[in-house]
Amino acid sequence: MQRTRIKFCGLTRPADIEAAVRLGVDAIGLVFAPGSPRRVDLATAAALRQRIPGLCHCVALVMDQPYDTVQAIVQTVRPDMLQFHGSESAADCARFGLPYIKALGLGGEAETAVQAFPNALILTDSHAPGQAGGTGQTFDWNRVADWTRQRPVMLAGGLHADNVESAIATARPYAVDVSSGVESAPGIKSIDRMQAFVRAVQRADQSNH
Ligand SMILES: O=C(O)c1ccccc1NCC(=O)[C@H](O)[C@H](O)COP(=O)(O)O
Repeated sequence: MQRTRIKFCGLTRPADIEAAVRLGVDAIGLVFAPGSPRRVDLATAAALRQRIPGLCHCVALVMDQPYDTVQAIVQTVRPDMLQFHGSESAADCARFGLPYIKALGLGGEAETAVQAFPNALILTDSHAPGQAGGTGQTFDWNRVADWTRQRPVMLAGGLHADNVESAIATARPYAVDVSSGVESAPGIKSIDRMQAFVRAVQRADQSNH
């Protein structure tokens, strides 16, 4: 049975990471984007990273940040992969020598932009003018169903326990990513919501495959 991978993004507390790991998620995202309520500093991130065991990927999320800033994150935190959430080019993303996720907001140009990142795991997110990510807004999942037939895609944007089964049934993504949908407040994950989300994904996998 094909299993939909799960990434939880924007964790800021050791207890939330331990709960996510116990739930068996595949990846945990630490946010370094300026202005995010989920942003962690380098020292905090390095400590959080220690709580993520080897078979769960640690993802460092950055957004249009200078090379030296990202390099410092790579050197200090040692993430398994990077997630680029801004207007970075494929060359910008590739120069750290790590696997990477490229977020594309489902605005007007996403369909052409996806071709520019042949080596990325594409994350499809909502396009909310003036907001970068973690917005809790959904988009029409039918728009990415073609992409998911052609390459692995991580579906994100406004997912939560009550809509992720429908999202998986519609788009058949390789993975799903959630931040605000498993929170009680920005940056504060809810163990109950994380658990409900994982169970909903498991239900979707059982009924779709
Ligand atoms: O989480 C943030 O605050 C954030 C800030 C700037 C860029 C990206 C950010 N988050 C990205 C994500 O958490 C997810 O990849 C994605 O946007 C889904 O978020 P949500 O709709 O809250 O589930």
